[in-house]
Amino acid sequence: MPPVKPLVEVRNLGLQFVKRGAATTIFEDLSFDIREGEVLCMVGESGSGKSVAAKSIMRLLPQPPAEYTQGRILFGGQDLLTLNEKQLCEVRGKKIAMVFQDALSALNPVYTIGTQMVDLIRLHADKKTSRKAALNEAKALLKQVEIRNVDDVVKQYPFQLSGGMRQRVMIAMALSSRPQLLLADEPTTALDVTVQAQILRLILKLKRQYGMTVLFITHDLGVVHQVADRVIVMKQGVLVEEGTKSEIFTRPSHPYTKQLLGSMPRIYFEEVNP
Ligand SMILES: Nc1ncnc2c1ncn2[C@@H]1O[C@H](COP(=O)(O)OP(=O)(O)OP(=O)(O)O)[C@@H](O)[C@H]1O
Repeated sequence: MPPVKPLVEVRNLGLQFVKRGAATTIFEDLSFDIREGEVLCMVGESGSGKSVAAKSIMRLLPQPPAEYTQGRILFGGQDLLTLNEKQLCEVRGKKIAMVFQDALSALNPVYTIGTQMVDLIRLHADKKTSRKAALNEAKALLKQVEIRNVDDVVKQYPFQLSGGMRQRVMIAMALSSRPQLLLADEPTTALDVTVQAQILRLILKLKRQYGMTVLFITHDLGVVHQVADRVIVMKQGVLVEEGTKSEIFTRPSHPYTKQLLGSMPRIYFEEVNP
């Protein structure tokens, strides 16, 4: 097989947060690739820097307090760290989209789902789409994320929807720009197990349909097992191990990865290594 091209190359990234003159280092020298078409899972304990890594790719961290001390984040060969706000607007939310754990706070509470989606779709189209056409597109996107009663949902406010439905809406909104890269930061953590499984299946289906690349952040190795092609393991801002899913699950080399795997139910090992 020919080598797969990286879509994102994080190279020697250094990041600190500076508050009242005191600097806290998050990454000293972080490097990893996200290869085109893969689901890369980033795992690690709370505070290991997973969300901050994704937000760096999306350039969502306000500077200050965030300060990049070294390195590059190449996306399709372009260094995201050097882009100005106008250039970033062409990438953020368009070529790269993100879904978060907490869909309720990501959605605007005072507008209906339909209004929010129409505004977003028109924004992507530089207002060249009419509201009516955008509403039709919103409904089509909601159907893509397997919402059945789309005519009702577009009239509802975020608080009227279940957690799983809100997450589907957020995924639909993320898809509205046909992104090349989806950053999914613990998107199923707040959901119960059945809904979690449905959302994971949905993300994998959409990834195939849209030909997307996915960075999937989770602390749950059960989720990794279900979605990952490759895995990177983070500990205190350091990438301690990376490999294919089967390498990580069957031949972990770092003690921290072994410790994470040790806390998992046996069923996953038996499935990978019957
Ligand atoms: N805006 C910020 N200002 C200062 N420190 C921050 C900021 N955002 C994150 N941090 C710090 O960066 C470190 C990494 O946080 P991050 O949210 O990336 O961890 P995580 O691995 O995603 O954990 P979790 O699973 O709990 O979300 C933490 O020590 C956190 O306190």
